[in-house]
Amino acid sequence: MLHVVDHPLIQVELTALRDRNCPGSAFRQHLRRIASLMVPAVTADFATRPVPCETPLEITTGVAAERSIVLTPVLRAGLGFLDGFFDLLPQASVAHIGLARNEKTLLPESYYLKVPPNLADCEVILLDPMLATGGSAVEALRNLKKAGAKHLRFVCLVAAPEGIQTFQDAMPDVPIFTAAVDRCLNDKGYILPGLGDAGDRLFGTTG
Ligand SMILES: O=P(O)(O)OC[C@H]1O[C@H](OP(=O)(O)OP(=O)(O)O)[C@H](O)[C@@H]1O
Ligand SMILES: O=c1cc[nH]c(=O)[nH]1
Ligand SMILES: [Mg+2]
Repeated sequence: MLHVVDHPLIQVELTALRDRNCPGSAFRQHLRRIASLMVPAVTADFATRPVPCETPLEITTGVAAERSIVLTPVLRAGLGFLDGFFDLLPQASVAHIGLARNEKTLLPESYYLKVPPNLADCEVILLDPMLATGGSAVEALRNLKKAGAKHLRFVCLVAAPEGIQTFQDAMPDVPIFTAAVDRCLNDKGYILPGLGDAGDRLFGTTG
């Protein structure tokens, strides 16, 4: 249930984005392109159903997506993935989940949740570039399941082994798609080598 999406185009963009000198404008562009490049792998097993299709010459059979898609960014850093997913999935709806990690306890604190109706019938794609301790992703998935979601998957950019373990222990039914598995966490819960604080780099809030 762990898919490492390591296409060379993604790895080149990721290298540029990790660079401490990458400015916010370029960081956002790299993240958006990586998100788009991940979409085919993330959606490869989505169910389709046959539908009739009339070409200018005859009637044939095409396919339609079986379920609607709900993109679910975890605020704030998940927003950096949203436009890249929208570029290829323009018909998707969006759920928002507000979570911030308490810097002392490293536990996620929930501050917002807004989901579309009929979540149970949708493919719900949780988006957050960083899987560090795993606390935020697990909390987000708990909230989505409470709201009725049944078909879930999680997409991140960089995952720490510690976070993958915690995630898989708590949510064995939810597949993870990541562009990289990094080495470990430091004593402040940051991913090494990582890319620093994704939300701060995206939105220019570094102190
Ligand atoms: O796996 P975890 O240890 O829970 O850490 C990962 C979380 O930390 C970051 O968010 P942060 O709390 O910094 O909020 P922000 O995006 O608003 O900066 C990141 O975007 C994840 O949501
Ligand atoms: O390395 C990390 C860990 C958590 N959140 C981030 O943005 N970066
Ligand atoms: Mg942050």
